[in-house]
Amino acid sequence: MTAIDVTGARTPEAADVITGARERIDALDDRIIGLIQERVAVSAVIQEARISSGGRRVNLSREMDVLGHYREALGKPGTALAMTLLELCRGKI
Ligand SMILES: O=C(O)C(=O)C[C@]1(C(=O)O)C=C[C@@H](O)C=C1
Repeated sequence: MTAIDVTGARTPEAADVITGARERIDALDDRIIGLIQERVAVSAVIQEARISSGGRRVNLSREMDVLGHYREALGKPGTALAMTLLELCRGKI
């Protein structure tokens, strides 16, 4: 397959732009995934400290703050993203 086929572009120039931008997106996605993995690890530290002190895994008032933070920054889809992040960090509730 040519670069044009793979990108859906109609000209070689557009295919070059898309190929370069996709490389940047792949690098950004790698960094985002790394940050998510770091968030999961930090969240686990919090949850373990709370549980071993006799508390519960989940803290809903803090989750409301996290959801609000993402919604303010990213709008309604930010809420969905934060819910997915919270599920990755503490499992399904
Ligand atoms: O901040 C906390 O108390 C956490 O446990 C972290 C965290 C999170 O990943 O943001 C995870 C579970 C809680 O329900 C609330 C928030």
